[in-house]
Amino acid sequence: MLRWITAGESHGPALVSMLEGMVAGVEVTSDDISAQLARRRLGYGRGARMKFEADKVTIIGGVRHGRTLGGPVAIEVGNTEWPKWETIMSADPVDEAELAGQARNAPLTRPRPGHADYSGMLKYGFDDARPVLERASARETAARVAAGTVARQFLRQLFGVEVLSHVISIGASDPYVGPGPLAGDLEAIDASPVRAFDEAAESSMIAEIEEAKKDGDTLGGVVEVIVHGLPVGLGSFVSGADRLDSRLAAALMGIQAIKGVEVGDGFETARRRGSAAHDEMRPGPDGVLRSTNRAGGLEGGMTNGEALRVRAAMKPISTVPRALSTIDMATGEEAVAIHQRSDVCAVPAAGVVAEAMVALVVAQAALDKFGGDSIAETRSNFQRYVDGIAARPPR
Ligand SMILES: Cc1cc2nc3c(=O)[nH]c(=O)nc-3n(C[C@H](O)[C@H](O)[C@H](O)COP(=O)(O)O)c2cc1C
Ligand SMILES: C=C(O[C@@H]1CC(C(=O)O)=C[C@@H](OP(=O)(O)O)[C@H]1O)C(=O)O
Repeated sequence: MLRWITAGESHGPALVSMLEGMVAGVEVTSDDISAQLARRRLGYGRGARMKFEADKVTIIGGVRHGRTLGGPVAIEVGNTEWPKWETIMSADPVDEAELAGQARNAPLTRPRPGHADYSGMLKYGFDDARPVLERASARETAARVAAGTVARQFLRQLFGVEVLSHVISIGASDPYVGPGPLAGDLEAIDASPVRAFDEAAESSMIAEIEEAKKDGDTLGGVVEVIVHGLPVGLGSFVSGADRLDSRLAAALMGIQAIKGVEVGDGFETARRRGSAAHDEMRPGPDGVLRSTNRAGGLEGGMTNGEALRVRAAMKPISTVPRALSTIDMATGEEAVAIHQRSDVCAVPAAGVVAEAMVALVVAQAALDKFGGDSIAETRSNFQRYVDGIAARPPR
């Protein structure tokens, strides 16, 4: 089974991701990974760190001459901030006197409501939020995007599909309504400072960010991930853990700050009658035709041949410049929460991270279904399945 794991801290020397179970022969290069990482850094409303830090990619194992070898793929994403943190984040013991001289190392004892600080300090027995926030930080999503690039290359080369996303809304902006983007629209979406598909939605989002920034506040929002062209039958109804919708929900909820996931029309579907909630079918020249896709391409935990469409809701950034009330964990007194620097809004970046998670989960489901040790073998298994389906009605 395709599995992934990441390691590393926000201000450590590097993040590392490991992807195990990927077939041999998938074309992927450091430049492909860097290009995806660059997309994750885009977005109006991100903090200062995005401007001066670069993502330095090194493929450590599992790839040779631009193709996967079938073994675990290990990717390092260097933190170029590291020189400033070398002592504070040193893995090996450091001289206490040297540490005491570092202003940055002052213990963080005022947990930010909404971040991992408070529960993490109690759970892991720290007097300082530093060791918690270092790993809780969404810097880690760079490693996910790196692993996700291999999955997305695999899906491109197996099915010819593109995993794309766009931002539906930021804060209380007017949400995008209309037909979802196609694969060819991804470049235009990336060119939008908020990764919006529509100019009206874009200006409403930018206005929201401007207002929040002025007020010393932060924002969340909603992103949508779409994959056109997937075959019928990825995932399964046979058990909860095999359902593709449950795997997608878990993967998306696993992204920092994601608090809700919708499949297709999601919560809106719950308000409709059955006659207006489902996607009726009729025979067409190339198989089944449907005029709606309210289900988001998933029925019974399986892809149904329509576009896969999932949404994720991100809560506002919890490092709020305008002071939030908290408790000083060193004294038990009332205090204001830690704030040094932060993103005002990271929803556009969260969309790119959501694409990576969807790519990983869909690649996992594709490998569960079609197996193989090389992409050529997976492709021929897939082709046999497609031929079998094509022989069935409606024809
Ligand atoms: C791409 C991205 C960037 C983020 N940037 C920040 C940030 O600059 N400051 C912050 O406090 N939280 C940021 N977050 C959110 C925190 O990582 C998140 O709120 C924290 O882990 C607690 O969220 P949880 O309750 O979902 O775990 C970001 C999240 C994402 C996905
Ligand atoms: C570094 C990234 O995101 C970081 C995510 C993050 C958080 O708390 O999640 C807090 C900020 O880090 P810092 O507190 O060091 O400024 C963001 O910049 C990144 O996405 O590459």
